[in-house]
Amino acid sequence: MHTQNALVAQPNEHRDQDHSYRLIPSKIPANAKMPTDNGVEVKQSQMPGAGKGLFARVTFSPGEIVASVDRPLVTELEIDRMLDTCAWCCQRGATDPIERKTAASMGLPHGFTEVKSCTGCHRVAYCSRTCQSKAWKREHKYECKVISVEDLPPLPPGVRGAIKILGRLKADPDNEFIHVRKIMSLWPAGDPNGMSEIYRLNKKRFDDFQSWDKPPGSTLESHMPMDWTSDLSLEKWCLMCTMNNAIILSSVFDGVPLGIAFDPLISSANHSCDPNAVLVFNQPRHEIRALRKIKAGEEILISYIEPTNPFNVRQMQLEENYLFTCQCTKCLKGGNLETDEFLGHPENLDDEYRKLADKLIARHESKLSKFLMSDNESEAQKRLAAMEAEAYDVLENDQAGTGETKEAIEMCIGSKMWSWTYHNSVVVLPRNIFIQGSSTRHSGSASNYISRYFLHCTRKNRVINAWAVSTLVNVLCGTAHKELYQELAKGGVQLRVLYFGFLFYLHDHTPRIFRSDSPFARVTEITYKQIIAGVTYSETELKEKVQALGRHWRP
Ligand SMILES: C[S@@+](CC[C@H](N)C(=O)[O-])C[C@H]1O[C@@H](n2cnc3c(N)ncnc32)[C@H](O)[C@@H]1O
Repeated sequence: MHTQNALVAQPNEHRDQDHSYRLIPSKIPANAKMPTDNGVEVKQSQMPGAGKGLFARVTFSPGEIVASVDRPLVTELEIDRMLDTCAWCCQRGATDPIERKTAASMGLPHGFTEVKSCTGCHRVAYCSRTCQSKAWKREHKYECKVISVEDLPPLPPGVRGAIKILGRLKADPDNEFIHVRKIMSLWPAGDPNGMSEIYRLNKKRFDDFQSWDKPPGSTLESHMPMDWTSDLSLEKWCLMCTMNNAIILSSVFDGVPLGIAFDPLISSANHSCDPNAVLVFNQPRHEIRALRKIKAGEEILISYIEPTNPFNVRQMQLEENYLFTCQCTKCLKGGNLETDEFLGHPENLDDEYRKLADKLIARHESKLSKFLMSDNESEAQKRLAAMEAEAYDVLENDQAGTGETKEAIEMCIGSKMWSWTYHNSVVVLPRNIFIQGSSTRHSGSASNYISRYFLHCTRKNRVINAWAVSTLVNVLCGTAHKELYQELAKGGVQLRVLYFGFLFYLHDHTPRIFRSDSPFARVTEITYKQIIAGVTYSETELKEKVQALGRHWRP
């Protein structure tokens, strides 16, 4: 047992110690053999303190596949997803009848998918026999008994991932052991002191680590596929990798968080808030695609988060979810007005919003520092930080009602501190209103929002966002939203034409980012064909209408 405690040091024990521990970055040994793919290699990153990174060995054009894996070393579902999502292909089957019906009416897979739980452990589920059998052969046989133990609470995805890797390595059917050992030299296991750092940055992650360390008498230990004491460093390494280096996965159709993936090659790609590549999740294939031209020798940088969020929100999300302070070129410039285009000048707040902001400073006192660039910010800057804290509070609150959401939008836009064109809180908040049922009071803002969003999507190569908004626009074209539809038409936004704009955009651009046989590309293509077959206008006529609508918005 004592060896386990070395891994899960109590937070207070290390508070005053020097945290020389870095969660990831390490110097690459000169003779190390890197995971390679034809066009990329793993090398030391030029980003300060970022450790190793993925580099192009050849030049890539926009849209080209830079690196891919058919399946990451581990893919693990969130605890909440274990019984409604296939553990192999990660396709969710909606369980809420209304969501199911709506999704089915849009041809989305979560409206049709049925998953059945494994009869051995009843802890994971599959959407088909094919998925189940592939999963069993590759990995589930190593974890089924371990996780089925009665009274054992569901284990966090990182811990389940580590159990699977260890099981596979012990049996080693694919001669993975030597390969993984080599990779291990590149992925430091971390120092136990680092647990206090994890505790500081993400309490939940710390608790998740603890679930590996079951109290004496727990049956978990006896079912572990590998002896704790004989190979502690391997266990530590597996756990650190799956907990701290995994990529967070969410559904491409609706953004629902699904789980995590860890893979030595894909997980070597560092983050940038100004990425040159994107990680595409094609259930379960993972591909890194170039977003712009990448020259041979350039570092391949993907974004782990939404890169158009404001500086401090990006920093906060990266610290909390990925436990590092971003050193990318965009963040190194800081959160000034140039890079945070959506902020107006803090001194220009008018009286009404200054009063409101002063109240919000008191309400968000404990969170304010997260939204400030430094400790000695001016009062004016504090007001903006408080307003930002309020907007993100409403955005992240599942219980927030329409009234609250509208007030937050009014504050953002009315104060002239945010613009409609960025994918930050302001853009997402109105979407929530539409989803909540909508009203016509904000139709002016709504038309502004949808049309600008369309331009934003089409200019910024945002296929997934375009898909999300197109499904929303489709819903708004239905009879339940007649009033809003008519109101928008008065303001010059014909939603149905706009919907065609999205469809054409998706039809043209999806194959550049997704493989044509991927679930996402299949759904967008089927939707396109069905809709086009059902209209009396020719494609050329429809495209002219879309263009005319577009001309109306252009500045
Ligand atoms: C998925 S791993 C990427 C590979 C990693 N650089 C390594 O050496 O193993 C993510 C980790 O890389 C580092 N990292 C990635 N992007 C970074 C950035 N923009 N700034 C600072 N550190 C970064 C952080 O330590 C982060 O936890």
